[in-house]
Amino acid sequence: MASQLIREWTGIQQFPAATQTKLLELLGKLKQENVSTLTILVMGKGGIGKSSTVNSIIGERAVAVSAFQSEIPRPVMVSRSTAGFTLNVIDTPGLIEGGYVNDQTLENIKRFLVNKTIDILLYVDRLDTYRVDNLDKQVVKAVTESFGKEIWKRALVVLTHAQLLPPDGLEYDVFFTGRSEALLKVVRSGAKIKKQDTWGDAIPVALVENSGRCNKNENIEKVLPCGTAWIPNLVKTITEVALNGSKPILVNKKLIEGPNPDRRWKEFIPLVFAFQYFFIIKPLQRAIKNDMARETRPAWELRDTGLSSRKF
Ligand SMILES: Nc1nc2c(ncn2[C@@H]2O[C@H](COP(=O)(O)OP(=O)(O)OP(=O)(O)O)[C@@H](O)[C@H]2O)c(=O)[nH]1
Repeated sequence: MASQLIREWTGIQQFPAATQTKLLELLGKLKQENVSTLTILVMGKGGIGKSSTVNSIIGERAVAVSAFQSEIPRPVMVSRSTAGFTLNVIDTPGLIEGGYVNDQTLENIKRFLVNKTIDILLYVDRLDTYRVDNLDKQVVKAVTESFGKEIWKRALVVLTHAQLLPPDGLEYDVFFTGRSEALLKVVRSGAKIKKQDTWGDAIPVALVENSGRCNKNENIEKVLPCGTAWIPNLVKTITEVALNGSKPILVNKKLIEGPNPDRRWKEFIPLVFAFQYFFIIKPLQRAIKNDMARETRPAWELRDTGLSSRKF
């Protein structure tokens, strides 16, 4: 991380005064708890607003945003520093290509993260999508297999395009609850979070509206349809996750390479042989022997061996 260029976080001054005050308060809270660096990993499918969210958090156009799939499938880290606090945000390319998780993209992300510590995972999707499907599960599985189930203790689900009019006259809150519950269910099942892992029920969901047409309040802060200023709210949720007592994820070679597939199950080979010998070969030999002992031999065989008492 030392090799990364850490620039002064000037973008923070672009926020309305009310937002700046809240953000500096939250950063102060983190510093009070001895957290002076936060590394946020942003992941999800393609074209759902990951890069736009990175730019919204930083307060400047730090990474390229495109309506089309980004052409260079490589992660980018943006580092900004203010008042003794460093924020690193890692934007990653969309994981899905042609209906599948792109293994090469995932590999690039993993390599990029070696020796870095992930404090927060922003798992991004859109609010204005009405279904979850197998692809969502595949993405969650890929993230889990790469960084371990524990990463979800440091995660929040971020839903972009939050300034929507729900379909079928549904109330906003009802729609939001339905969409987040559906996604969280996929996260819990894709990450194999068990029912008894109660932390799985506490993964927070934060709403984001990156569009320039986002409504504003009297303090010129961008607000959600419910009136909440979403940038301070997102950073507040990030702060809560950062301070929830779980461990940040250190990405080392062992974590991303996992157990060597060539060595997997090798220690069980002698056991398999022993099992075969004692429970298959031995009983078979015994059965054959018994069978031979019980066999009534034909008369000609007894005659040839001279065992017959019959006279011909
Ligand atoms: N209305 C609206 N548009 C958004 C929002 N977030 C992103 N967009 C638009 O969605 C498109 C894709 O946004 P990106 O931020 O590039 O999405 P991405 O997930 O980083 O895309 P990839 O890099 O291809 O994976 C762009 O045209 C953005 O302007 C949002 O919250 N609301």
